[in-house]
Amino acid sequence: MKANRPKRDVHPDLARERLKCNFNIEEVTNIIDGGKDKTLERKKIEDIALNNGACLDEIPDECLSIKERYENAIRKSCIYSNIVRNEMLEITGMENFESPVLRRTADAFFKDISPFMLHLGMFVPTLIGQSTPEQMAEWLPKALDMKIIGAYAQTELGHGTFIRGLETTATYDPDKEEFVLHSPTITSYKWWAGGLGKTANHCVVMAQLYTQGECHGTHLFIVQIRDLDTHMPLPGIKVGEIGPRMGFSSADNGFLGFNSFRIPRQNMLMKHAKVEKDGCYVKSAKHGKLTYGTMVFIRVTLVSEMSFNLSKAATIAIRYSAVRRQTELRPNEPEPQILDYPTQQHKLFICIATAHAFQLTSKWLWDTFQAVMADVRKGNVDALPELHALSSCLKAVSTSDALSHIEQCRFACGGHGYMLSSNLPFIYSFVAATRTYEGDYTVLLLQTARFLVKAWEQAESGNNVTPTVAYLNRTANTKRVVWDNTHEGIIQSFQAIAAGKIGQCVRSIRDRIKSGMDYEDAWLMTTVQLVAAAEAHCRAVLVNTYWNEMIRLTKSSSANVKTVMHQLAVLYLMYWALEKTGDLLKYSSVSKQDLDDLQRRYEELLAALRPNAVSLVDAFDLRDEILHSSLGSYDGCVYERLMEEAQKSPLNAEPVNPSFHKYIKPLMQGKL
Ligand SMILES: CCCCC/C=C/C(=O)SCCNC(=O)CCNC(=O)[C@H](O)C(C)(C)COP(=O)(O)OP(=O)(O)OC[C@H]1O[C@@H](n2cnc3c(N)ncnc32)[C@H](O)[C@@H]1OP(=O)(O)O
Ligand SMILES: Cc1cc2nc3c(=O)[nH]c(=O)nc-3n(C[C@H](O)[C@H](O)[C@H](O)COP(=O)(O)OP(=O)(O)OC[C@H]3O[C@@H](n4cnc5c(N)ncnc54)[C@H](O)[C@@H]3O)c2cc1C
Repeated sequence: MKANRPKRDVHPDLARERLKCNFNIEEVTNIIDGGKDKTLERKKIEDIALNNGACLDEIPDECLSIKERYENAIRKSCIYSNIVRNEMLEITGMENFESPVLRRTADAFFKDISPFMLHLGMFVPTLIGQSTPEQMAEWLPKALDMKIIGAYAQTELGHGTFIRGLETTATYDPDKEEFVLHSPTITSYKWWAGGLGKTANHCVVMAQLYTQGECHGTHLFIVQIRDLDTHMPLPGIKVGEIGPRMGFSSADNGFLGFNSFRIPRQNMLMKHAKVEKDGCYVKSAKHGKLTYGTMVFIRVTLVSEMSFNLSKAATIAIRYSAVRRQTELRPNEPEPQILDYPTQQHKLFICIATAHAFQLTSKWLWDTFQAVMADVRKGNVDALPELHALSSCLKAVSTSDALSHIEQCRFACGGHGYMLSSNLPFIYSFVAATRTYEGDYTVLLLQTARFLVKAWEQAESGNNVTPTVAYLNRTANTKRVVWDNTHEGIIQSFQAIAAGKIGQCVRSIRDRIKSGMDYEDAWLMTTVQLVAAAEAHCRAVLVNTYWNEMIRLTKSSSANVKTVMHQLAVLYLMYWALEKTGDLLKYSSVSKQDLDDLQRRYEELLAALRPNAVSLVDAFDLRDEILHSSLGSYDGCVYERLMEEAQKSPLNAEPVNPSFHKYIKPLMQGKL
């Protein structure tokens, strides 16, 4: 269904805002996209998606029943997959099936989540990362061609974080050369996998491998769960949807149980370890955690996903703030645009800067990931611990920061931000899930902390450490860094804070051990500090990477683009310095006067960015079809769109609801 929307003139306030712009918007868009050619490619792909049936639903998704919503999502997923398969992959290249551009176009089809998201998002990457060449040849073409549809079933009712505690078993039977999958307890039921409930006919299952009477820990298996023709669950499979949740409403997250269900031996994904026909277990992996590879991959991609979501929320809130007027400043003066309030600028400009910070950092992280994976393919796993530490903390902090900034965007839109038609609640509930899935915030920061404590000990004893913690070699034995209010000074202060906190953790652990605790208890008692230290390390990485990448990418930019990109990066540094004044006072020589100066400069920077605010979000180049927002459309016709969306409420389909005659009238008449 294609809804015809009237074309409207741009709201005069937004038109005026665009006239104030003093930089070349397209240049900034190119930087965000990763180059002019990438922008052209993105636009081409978006045109294909939007011209081929991406549509606004006549009835908003949220007004449908759970069943209708799922069915509508499947309908659109099939149209979308067909376009991806037949047209988009020709442009990106088959190997780039996970391109963020494809992810971006999906938003034109789905306000919520496609039930196919986990197929391309996790099932296919797991096949690529965990299969032998023979297995890849068998499964991958079918998966890419949608001949089979998969999910990633790792988490169970009883365990998500602690993977080694998973209970599903895969026991090898050498007589039949098969694995027997079994769910021994209710807590061993797979739970949460996206697309598993009703859509997938296959899934990757993580299970404890038993062969020759011995358990070899968790391994991955590819399992057909439904008949390809009738779609009925196969005998021995119990599968269903887990029920309504905060977001992901059309993603049919599922449960799955096995009753002695048999799969061929070849269905164990055997890139890193295998079971021979006779049941002999052979491990080829040089690192014990290579089976966790899909999770590392997704954590890496989530940083750019957070940039995308934040850019959507910022676009909505800033365009709305330019047309919304509220409260006379002085009697008989026109009410100002709410974007003129410095408090509003404080809530919103950091969202633009953070979207840039995450986007630029995500490209750097992606390159790091590719380089480490190339080494791993050659048998060198030395850089894996650093990649794990880096991807863990960046996933944790980017999802957490994006979530709180998106909430600020909603606050910035007052009551209208609470409307589903603003799209802010959808963006928020989607990002809320990212803080938990692929590794909970606290748990991942504690993984980074393990790495940091080891790095600290190395630096303390004078050994060189790996690049992302190289600052420890400079700062591990320094007490307080000298405050300097330049960008270099602020970056060094963040490194000093991180080093100071890691050092404090090490001392706390040692003190606790000295007082009689064993290492595990000393670590446990220190975990509140360890999480804070890992967060501080991540902030040091973020400010440093954002700054360096911004300088590198604007080398050949025009003067005004350089200025505005520079202003955003400085804003990011100052915002976080002011958020962390307690830490600065503890770990640098900053004075009260320095902090007052920093606050004043921050406020001046908000004012300097104000004229370019709307154009900076225009530079994200998010088409209305992707934004899905009554508050954020390019024309700024907010009130007309809110009213238009309200008319679509099923409650407005009839002037009097039958419940009036059934309940209210009898109540009014005392007849109930
Ligand atoms: C399109 C996207 C949609 C996504 C929808 C959502 C999908 C999902 O959520 S799928 C399920 C994702 N689940 C998780 O992310 C679970 C989180 N838990 C874990 O990742 C792990 O269990 C753990 C890291 C928290 C702990 O694992 P465990 O096996 O217990 O390991 P240890 O704590 O004993 O650590 C041993 C050693 O290994 C290092 N390590 C752990 N993971 C990795 C890794 N991926 N790569 C490299 N190294 C890893 C760990 O740091 C330890 O090192 P040492 O300190 O040197 O001993
Ligand atoms: C929308 C959504 C989609 C998902 N999709 C999938 C999917 O497709 N496939 C799949 O397999 N899984 C999926 N998951 C599951 C997800 O990966 C897990 O929920 C996540 O890893 C967290 O694990 P948990 O639920 O066991 O939380 P828990 O580990 O039980 O966490 C509960 C609390 O305990 C704390 N905690 C736990 N362990 C520790 C520790 N060692 N130290 C300190 N604190 C700790 C946590 O910080 C948290 O505050 C999805 C989840 C959601 C919400």
